Amino acid sequence: MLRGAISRLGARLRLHADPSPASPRLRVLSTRRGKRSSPTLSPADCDDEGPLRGLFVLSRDPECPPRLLVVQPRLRPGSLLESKLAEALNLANSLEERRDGFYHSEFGAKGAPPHLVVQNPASRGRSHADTYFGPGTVDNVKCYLSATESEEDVDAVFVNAILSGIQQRNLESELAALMYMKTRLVRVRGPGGRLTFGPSGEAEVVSARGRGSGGRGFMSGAGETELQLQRRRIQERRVSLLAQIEDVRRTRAIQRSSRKRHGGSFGQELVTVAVVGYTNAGKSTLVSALSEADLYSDDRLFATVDPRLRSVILPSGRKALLSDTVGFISDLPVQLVEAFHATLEEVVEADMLVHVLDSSASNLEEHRSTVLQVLQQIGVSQEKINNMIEVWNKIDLVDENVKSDGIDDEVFLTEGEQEDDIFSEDDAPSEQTSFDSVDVDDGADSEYLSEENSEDSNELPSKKSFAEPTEMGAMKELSSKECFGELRVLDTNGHTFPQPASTCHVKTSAVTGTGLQELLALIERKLTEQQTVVQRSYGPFDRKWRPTSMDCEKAAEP
Ligand SMILES: Nc1nc2c(ncn2[C@@H]2O[C@H](COP(=O)(O)OP(=O)(O)OP(=O)(O)O)[C@@H](O)[C@H]2O)c(=O)[nH]1
Ligand SMILES: [Mg+2]
Repeated sequence: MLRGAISRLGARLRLHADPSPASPRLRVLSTRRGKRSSPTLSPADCDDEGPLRGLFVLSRDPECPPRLLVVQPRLRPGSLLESKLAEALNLANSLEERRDGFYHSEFGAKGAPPHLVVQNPASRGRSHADTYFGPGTVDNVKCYLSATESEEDVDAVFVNAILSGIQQRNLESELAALMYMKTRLVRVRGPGGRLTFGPSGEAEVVSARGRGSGGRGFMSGAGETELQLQRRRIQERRVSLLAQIEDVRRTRAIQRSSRKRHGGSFGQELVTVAVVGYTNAGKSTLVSALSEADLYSDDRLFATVDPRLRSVILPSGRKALLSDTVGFISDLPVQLVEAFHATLEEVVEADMLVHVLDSSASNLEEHRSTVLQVLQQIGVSQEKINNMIEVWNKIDLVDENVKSDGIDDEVFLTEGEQEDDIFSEDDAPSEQTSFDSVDVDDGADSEYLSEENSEDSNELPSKKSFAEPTEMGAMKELSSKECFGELRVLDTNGHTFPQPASTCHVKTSAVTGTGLQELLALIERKLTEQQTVVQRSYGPFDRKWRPTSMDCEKAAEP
C-alpha cells in the first residue's frame, strides 16, 4: 500500500516495462490530482497470476528494484532545491520491496538514481496547461530517455511536482510514444486485419498482454479495449487493497480494546502516546532510544510502514506506550489519506501526540506544516494538535552558528506561487545538472529556540540511564507565535486553520541521547495536566465524595 503511495508522491508519471522479454510491455499510468476515486491503483500491478502486492513500479529485471529517472524542477533558494532533490532521490531509492522485515539491498550502498534538474515553469506562472513543462524541457527528458546508456536503466519517470491529470496524460503520451517506438510495443492491425506488433500499419493499442491477460473468470485481451482492461484491473486491485486495509483496521481495533481492558486512557495505568512526524525525522530511532527497543530505522524514506508500539517508563515510574508511526510527506495525494487511515487510527486514538521534527532539515517549516495538515486530514482533533509536544530531533547535526539567527524567509515554490527572478529563459536546452553541482545555500534556514534551561530540566528521575543532557536539550515552552510568527496551515479543501497556539519544545538527539529525559518528563507532565483537566470536567456531581482529613478529624471530635 505504501509503495503505491511512494510511487505517486510528486511523481505523476510512470512507465512500466514488462520484465518478460517475450511479451514486451510498456505502460504509462496516471493519477489525478484531488480525486477520491481509485487511481492510486495501477493496472500494471496485476499480473496473470493475480495482483502483485505492494510493488507498484515494476522493474525490467525482477531481481532488481525499479529504477527511476527523477525530474526535479529548479527551486530557490539552493538549499530548498537540494533538500527537495535529496528527498526525491531518497524516495526513488526507497522503492524496494521489504522482504522478511529487511530490504533486499543496503540502502547506504546505493548510488543516487539518475536525475535531471530542469527549469521550473511554475516559478513564473508559466506552467503549460498541456504538459506542465515547456517543449524544451520535455525534449530534454526525451533525449535522456533515448540516450543509449539510460535505455536499459529507467523503469519510470518521477516528476517531483504536482501535475494535473491532463498534464500527466500528455507527458505520458509524449514519452510513451518515444518508448513505444524504441521497443516496438504498439500492437498494430496489419494489412490482412491481423493484429501484430510492428512499427507500421494502422495502430490500435489493445491489451498489452493480449489474450488471457488475467481476467477473473473470463478470457480478456482481444476485444477488451485498453481503457476497459485498465479499469477492470484497477477495480480488482482496489478491492484487494481495501480488503487488506479492513484486515489491518480490525486487528488494530482488537489490539486497542485489549489494551484498554488492561488499563486505558487518562488516569489509568496505560496511556498511548503516538509519535508522528515527517518521514526520516528520526521517529523510530527516538522511540527505540526511549524504550530501549530495537525498531527498524534507516535513512531511506518510509522506513516504517506499520505503526509499532513500545512501552516506556516515565520518570515517576508510570508506564506508557509509545506508538511509532508511518512518516508523512509533502504533496500527499488526497486519495491516499484513505489508505493512511487504517495505519494512522493509532494516532487518532492516542491519548497524546509527540511531533518529531528533523531540526537539521532546511525546510523544517514546510515539514511542520505538512504534518499538521495530514493530522487534520486524518481527523485528529484540534485540541489534540494544540496539546501536541514538538520535538526537535537530530540536534547533534545542527550547526548552531548557522541556526541561531531565526527562521529564514525562504519560500517554497509550489504550483501557483511564483518568484520572478528565478529563471532567465524558459526551456533553455541542456538543463541537466548533477546533484553535486547544485548550489547549497548555507544560510540560516530555520529559527532556533533559545537555549535557556527550563526549571524542570535535568533533574527528573528516570529508570533509564541516558547520556547526560546538555543545555541544548533544555526544555522550553514557547508560543508558536514566538517561534514562527502567525502561521496558518492550508488544507487540501482550501480551508485554513491556525497552528497550535502554544507548543512545548524539547530538543533531542536520538543518537547521542540528548534531551531524552526532558522529553519523558514533558510527556508525563502533559499527561498529568490532561488528566487533571478531564477530572475537572467531570464536575462535582460526577465524582464520588470522599471525606477529607479535616472531615475525619471533625468526625473524631467528641
Ligand atoms: N545524527 C542523527 N541522526 C539521527 C537521529 N535520529 C535519527 N537519525 C537517523 O536518521 C535516519 C532516519 O531515522 P528513522 O528513525 O528511520 O526515521 P523515521 O522518522 O522513523 O523515518 P520513517 O520511518 O521513514 O518515517 C536514520 O539513519 C537514523 O540513524 C539523531 O538524533 N541524530
Ligand atoms: Mg520510522
